[in-house]
Amino acid sequence: MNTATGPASGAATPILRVAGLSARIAGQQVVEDVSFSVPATGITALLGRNGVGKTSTIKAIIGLIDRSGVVELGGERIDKEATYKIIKRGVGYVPEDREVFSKLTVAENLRLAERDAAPRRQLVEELFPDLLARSGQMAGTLSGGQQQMVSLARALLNTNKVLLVDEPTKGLAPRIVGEVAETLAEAARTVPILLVEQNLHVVRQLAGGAVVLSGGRVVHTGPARDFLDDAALIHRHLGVSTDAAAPGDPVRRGAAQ
Ligand SMILES: Nc1ncnc2c1ncn2[C@@H]1O[C@H](COP(=O)(O)OP(=O)(O)OP(=O)(O)O)[C@@H](O)[C@H]1O
Repeated sequence: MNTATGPASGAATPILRVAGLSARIAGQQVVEDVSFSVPATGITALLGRNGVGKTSTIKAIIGLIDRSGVVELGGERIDKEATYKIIKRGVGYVPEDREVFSKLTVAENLRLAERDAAPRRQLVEELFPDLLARSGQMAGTLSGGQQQMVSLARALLNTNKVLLVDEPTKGLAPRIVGEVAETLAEAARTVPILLVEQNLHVVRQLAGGAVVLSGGRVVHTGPARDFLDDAALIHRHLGVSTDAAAPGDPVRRGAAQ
């Protein structure tokens, strides 16, 4: 299954455009003159080795860290706006550490996330039947994969223009990686996604386009398949062998890295 069109494959207006984005954390330049676009459909992968600035790029887009440069949502500048306004405009954020309220139930976690007058509860119930069955369970007692589903469900309850999803399969067992990947594929039918993902099998399964970072800068953009099929590029920018990107079922191969 391949759910997306890549940055290089369509002329349609991107839903998200980043141009000359830079950001510093504690005096260190973590994002440097980053430019790329996210198409209005499908999944675009944001790739790179550990510490190259993927999370910082996402945080800079939504104003969680100080940034300069241009960020456009559907053609409108949002780079001067506060995070809560950017979220209200329709940028959904699924953070790396999931950030569920551990002392609240699943149902309470979901209710707190409802922003729209008509939250998409039916969609969430269809996508996450397991959460429905666990609605009274404390979120802190869920497995990592279940907490990831809560985090994704919270973002999908609202009608967003784009979702920024940061390493959703990190630390999950292979079978659960496959479930999360399937859920992301379903979610991408309703909203375009910028996905930070280290598991290249998941990237191959899901992403149409790829943006690759190194040292806070963009070093490659293009169709995800082209990148994943290029052993030299993968080795140079991710420091892994092509095995990590070979076609495979993430249900079985998800924890290969
Ligand atoms: N709160 C912080 N204080 C100081 N430095 C930070 C902080 N957060 C991130 N950094 C630094 O910023 C750089 C980019 O980090 P970032 O988390 O954006 O990378 P990443 O590509 O998402 O990494 P990973 O794949 O490991 O999650 C790293 O050098 C990191 O050490």
